[in-house]
Amino acid sequence: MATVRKVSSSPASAIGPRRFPSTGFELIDPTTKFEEETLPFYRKEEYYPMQIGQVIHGYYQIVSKLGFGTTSTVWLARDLRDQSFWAVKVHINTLNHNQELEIYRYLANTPHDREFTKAKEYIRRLKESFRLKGPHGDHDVFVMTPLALSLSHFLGARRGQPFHSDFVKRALSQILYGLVYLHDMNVVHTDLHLDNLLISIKENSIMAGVEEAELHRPSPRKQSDDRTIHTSRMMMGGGGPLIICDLGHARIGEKHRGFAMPAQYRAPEVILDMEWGNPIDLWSVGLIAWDLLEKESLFRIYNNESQEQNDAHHLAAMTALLGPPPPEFLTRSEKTAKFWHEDGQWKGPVPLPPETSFEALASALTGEEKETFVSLMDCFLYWLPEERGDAMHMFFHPFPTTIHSPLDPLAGWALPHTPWITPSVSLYAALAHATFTNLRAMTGATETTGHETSSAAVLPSVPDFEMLKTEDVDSS
Ligand SMILES: Nc1ncnc2c1ncn2[C@@H]1O[C@H](COP(=O)(O)OP(=O)(O)OP(=O)(O)O)[C@@H](O)[C@H]1O
Repeated sequence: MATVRKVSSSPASAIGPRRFPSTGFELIDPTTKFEEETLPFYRKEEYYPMQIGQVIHGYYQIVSKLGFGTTSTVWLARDLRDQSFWAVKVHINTLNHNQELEIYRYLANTPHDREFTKAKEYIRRLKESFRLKGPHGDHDVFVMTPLALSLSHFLGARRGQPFHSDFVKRALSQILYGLVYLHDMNVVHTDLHLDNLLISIKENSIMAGVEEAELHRPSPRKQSDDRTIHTSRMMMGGGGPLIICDLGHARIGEKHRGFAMPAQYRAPEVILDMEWGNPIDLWSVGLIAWDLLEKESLFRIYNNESQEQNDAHHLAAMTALLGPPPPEFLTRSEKTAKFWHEDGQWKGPVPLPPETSFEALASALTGEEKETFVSLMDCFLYWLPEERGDAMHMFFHPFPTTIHSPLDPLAGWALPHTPWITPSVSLYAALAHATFTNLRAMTGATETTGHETSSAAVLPSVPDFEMLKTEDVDSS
């Protein structure tokens, strides 16, 4: 059940729809492309012509705009029945099949033997959904918990200045924790990137503040005969945990084929048309961790005229960084013959960049912390998908576990073996955070380290974004 957000100062039944100003806002030049209009495939008849102040579904009054995407606009709404605030995602009217709704229904209706109460909190929740009649067709509407800015906006507000490693470790823990749930439920997200990772809001007053701002300082908008395009307002402050959003491209099942993933974070098995599964999400998470910590991305978006040239540059950059793919990988798709000889040597069609390594490229950290980060990247970015660390393994990797205790919040889950003990991961770094009893339950190990009780007692139990409050955010 999603949290109900109340405005504490208002008697629950006393507030009807509020009257929002019809003047006093800046009017955007009607010839300028604005908000969703700037999207490459924008067709205005597909988007619902929402107005701030409008009441939909009988009780959700729209109080501000929060964002837009290729399939929706997202609004802050007040539930007039109990004065709680919700994010309302209004989809375009041409979605023949709403994949995100299918995933939510699947997650809600699929019984599972593990208790995921805590892990579910790291996935954007759906409170209810309904259809909204528009002038050009019906729109699916989702009612969801309102969230603050995305990691991409946060990074932008910092003018691209990367985050402190503690922040990255927390982010990583939270993303991986959410993925443990999705992957255990057999759902591959496929679209993990900084725009789809939103920071949750801990203080309800922020939403009331956004509504007040819209009442007293209405946001700029563009008006035409049949619609108003409103400006999105970002909700900032009171940062809670990170939430994985947008299940619109998620897939159910273990094995899939076909094109998927955002270009920059695309895994090699997808580029090469191989069968793929949930390890593609781990590839993306590795690159996300890198992008949060380092100034220069490992792979860029290659904007050549042909997709084949883009793929060639992308695969060449991977080869220069990871070394040649193993023979087993090369046999999985006929496409590999375009890029590598049978022994894994690069053959084109673009030149191979100079050989490099995570060690050489990672510049944000030093000493042991850098070594652990490099080992983390080694586990995430591996040619063979089945040899990449899975979400659970990576949650227990020593890089994020210097921030959270590996046994909390996953405490009580018996691991079948000791997956986090790989050649690149120090056994003692992992053992140092475990209580002996839980360690034995998890791994069957009987070795003691001497660190057990003290480390378990001092480590923070729930990783969160408390530190956001003290980060130097410049939104100007
Ligand atoms: N729960 C929420 N609270 C606050 N803002 C939100 C919320 N959900 C989405 N947004 C904002 O709306 C934007 C669009 O949301 P979302 O990514 O779900 O839409 P979409 O149409 O599926 O996007 P795309 O398909 O282009 O990735 C987000 O980038 C974010 O800025």
